[in-house]
Amino acid sequence: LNLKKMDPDMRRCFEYLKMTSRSFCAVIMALDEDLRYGVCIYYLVLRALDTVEDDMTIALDTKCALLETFYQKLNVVGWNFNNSKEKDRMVLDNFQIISSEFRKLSPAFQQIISGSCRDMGSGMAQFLKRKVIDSMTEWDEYCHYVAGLVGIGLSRLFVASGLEEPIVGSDERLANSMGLFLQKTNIIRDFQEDTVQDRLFWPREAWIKYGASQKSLLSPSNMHNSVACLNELVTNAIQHIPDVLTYLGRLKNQSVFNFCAIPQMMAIATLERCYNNPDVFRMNVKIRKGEAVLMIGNSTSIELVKEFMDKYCLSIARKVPENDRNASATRVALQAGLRNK
Ligand SMILES: CC(C)(C)CN1C(=O)[C@@H](CC(=O)N[C@@H](CC(=O)O)C(=O)O)O[C@H](c2cccc3ccccc23)c2cc(Cl)ccc21
Repeated sequence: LNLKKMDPDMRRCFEYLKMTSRSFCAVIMALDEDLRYGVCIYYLVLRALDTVEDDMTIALDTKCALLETFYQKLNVVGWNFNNSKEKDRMVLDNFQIISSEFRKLSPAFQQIISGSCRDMGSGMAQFLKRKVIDSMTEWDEYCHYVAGLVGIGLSRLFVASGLEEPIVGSDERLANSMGLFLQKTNIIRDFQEDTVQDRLFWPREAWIKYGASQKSLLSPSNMHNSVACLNELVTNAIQHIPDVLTYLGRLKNQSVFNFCAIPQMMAIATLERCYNNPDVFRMNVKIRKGEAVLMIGNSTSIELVKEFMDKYCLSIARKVPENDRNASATRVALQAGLRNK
């Protein structure tokens, strides 16, 4: 891809992409022509929305209003948001560059991206007012807003670009599962850093069986219960694996397949590291860069992806403690992931 040919504002958008997510930028740059620009802008717009949601220095009512109307800013020439303190604030400081490139996309792409932001912004505002995530159903609902909708939006972009068949965009349950698998993995992995910042993303219906509060899961004296709660949430997340494999199996375009498969591979490798691992309550459990590079190279076909999925599911199965109250549910969920050959 030569950045030379690109107009200066689009080139700046790829610079922002590189700054916000180095490794993933390369995967987006590898997408076929039209999709590359559409996904780059979509990613940056979502990063801007996420940066607003994460910014604890913005007053609640201001933040909710901004989230609910954010999609309209895509059509406000010159609009920026300079009050962010977040690390990714550059996408908000320079939002007018991103929105000017957004307005050059095809009407179909604009409609998909704008509609996705509208639904996501209102869902985020809804959950900001609720403060905690109560039931497992609410956990699915929250993850639908912040990640499931991304799967649905991306699937529509893949179809609108002509690179994937209509079923990829119409089967919203599978597209949603792609997002839920990634987001549930992030929430499980980020427990320690979120909890110390008073961000409560673990569903109350889960931790209430193992402790008085989400924070109480951090105490070393409660570690056996905390790990049991962790195992329960990992068991919940791996139930999305059959849908993920079905979705990936439908993709025809190689660049789209790689773009979709790589984050899913990172997620199953992360879940495998997190399962039954007390370190989740002490630090952010990251997969080793070497392992990630190996996976990126091997996420190019559904056969290879299934082999990787099987390897990680078997590794989790070997770690299931006999006395874990969810042991049988975990084994059943892993079997479903394996049987999807
Ligand atoms: C919350 C999230 C999972 C949706 C974030 N999300 C992803 O995690 C990125 C990966 C990413 O950003 N990796 C970063 C990790 C990080 O920054 O922590 C990296 O540096 O490797 O992938 C997803 C993503 C890619 C491909 C298909 C998807 C289907 C459904 C939902 C999301 C899908 C993503 C695609 C778009 Cl367009 C926008 C955001 C995302």
